[in-house]
Amino acid sequence: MNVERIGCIADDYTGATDLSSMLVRAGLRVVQCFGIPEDYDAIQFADADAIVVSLKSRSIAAKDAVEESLAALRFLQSAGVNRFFFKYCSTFDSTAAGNIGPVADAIADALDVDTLFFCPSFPENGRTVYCGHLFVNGMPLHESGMRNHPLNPMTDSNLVRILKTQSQRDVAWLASGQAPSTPSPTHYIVDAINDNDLRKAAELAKSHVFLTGGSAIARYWVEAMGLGNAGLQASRDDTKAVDADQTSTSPGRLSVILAGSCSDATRAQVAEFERSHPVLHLNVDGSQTVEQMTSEAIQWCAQHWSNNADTHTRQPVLICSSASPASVAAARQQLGEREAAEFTEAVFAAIAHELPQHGVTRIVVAGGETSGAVINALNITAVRIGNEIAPGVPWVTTASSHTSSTPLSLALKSGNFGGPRFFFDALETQS
Ligand SMILES: Nc1ncnc2c1ncn2[C@@H]1O[C@H](COP(=O)(O)OP(=O)(O)OP(=O)(O)O)[C@@H](O)[C@H]1O
Ligand SMILES: O=C(O)[C@@H](O)C(=O)CO
Repeated sequence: MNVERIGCIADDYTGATDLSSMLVRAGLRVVQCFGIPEDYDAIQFADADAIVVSLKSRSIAAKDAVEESLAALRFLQSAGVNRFFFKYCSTFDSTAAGNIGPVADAIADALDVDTLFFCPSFPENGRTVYCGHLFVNGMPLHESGMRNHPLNPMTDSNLVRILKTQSQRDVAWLASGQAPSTPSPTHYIVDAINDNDLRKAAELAKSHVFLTGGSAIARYWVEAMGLGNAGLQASRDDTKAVDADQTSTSPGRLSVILAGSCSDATRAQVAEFERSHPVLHLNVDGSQTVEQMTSEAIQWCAQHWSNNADTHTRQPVLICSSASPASVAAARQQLGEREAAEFTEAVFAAIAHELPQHGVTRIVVAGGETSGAVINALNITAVRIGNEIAPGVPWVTTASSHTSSTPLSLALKSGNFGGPRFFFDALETQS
């Protein structure tokens, strides 16, 4: 097959930047869009080897997730894509009704694909799959912090069992390096406990038109097709231009961190940052409206910056709603499950909307849903991928926005990614 372009559909925004950074690592030029691009001409797709469409479809109704994903597929087909990747979380985040199974079924049907691999494993970030069971840093998924997730708690580690409840197709387990043998159409949960297993899975899938998984397999799939560094660099002499395209420099810009993730990793990162920097904790307890909470947060930022007229040397601050499982449970009980999340996302959206007017040009966001709310509030429609801060978390810079022509840099961090000093690492990395 003549491979011209890889097209990816990601079910959340941080997952999409994670995927984009892995494709950049493989040597591809990547354009990442938020939502399905309406104005094709405004976004510089022409030189892209891969287009990543970021959806916010992980926790919505399965029917809507399928509809949006199929619309993204049609867009990618119209953009000349002939290999497709569906990116979901390396912890297989799902609601009771999906959405991994229904979306994968629908795309496989549309592309007339029988054999489909599911490969969430991301060993570099501690997520491995063995005998069809998912482990997070060696701990079964259902015993990890994911059991307390505010939107999609993961209470089963057996991915074959989970996918069977979501999909219309047969689901089987594939040991590392084993070729599929069951009659099609079948979905295979593919074991991978290290990067070598991922390479073997990618080799088996290199002729597949459609693959699903976390970001790590995507990189090896691209390489197995001969499109990675080895293939592309051999056939191009413009790789230096690719690198220059993908990064821009930006020391000393005013930065704000917004953390809506309640994951163990993010809470530890907030605690570490709070040892030396100002942190505002938002209380999701129904005592304030979105407008009141937003206005107080912006005033709090302004107070911290009021003594310093030079935006370049103003201190970065952090605003978070990150809370313990008990506090999150109390908020959900008090406001309603969806309502608590929607309220918190609305506050982060409103705060983010205000920040550029205060000279902020770098925003670090922790949490996929939170990132979705922030990107949408800023009307950002496409980004270019910059330097990687931690595995799966790059800086990205606006390539297209409905409202602003001033480039804004963002780091969209998946809840559980990054070490305890991630926020410092982000601030110290050129965006
Ligand atoms: N204190 C809180 N009480 C209730 N809900 C909260 C609270 N803080 C955040 N939330 C909500 O919890 C959800 C957290 O999801 P989000 O995707 O942002 O983080 P995450 O799941 O840890 O990250 P990722 O999806 O990247 O793994 C959001 O909808 C957010 O609004
Ligand atoms: O795969 C992952 O873990 C992340 O990219 C993600 O999707 C978290 O939301």
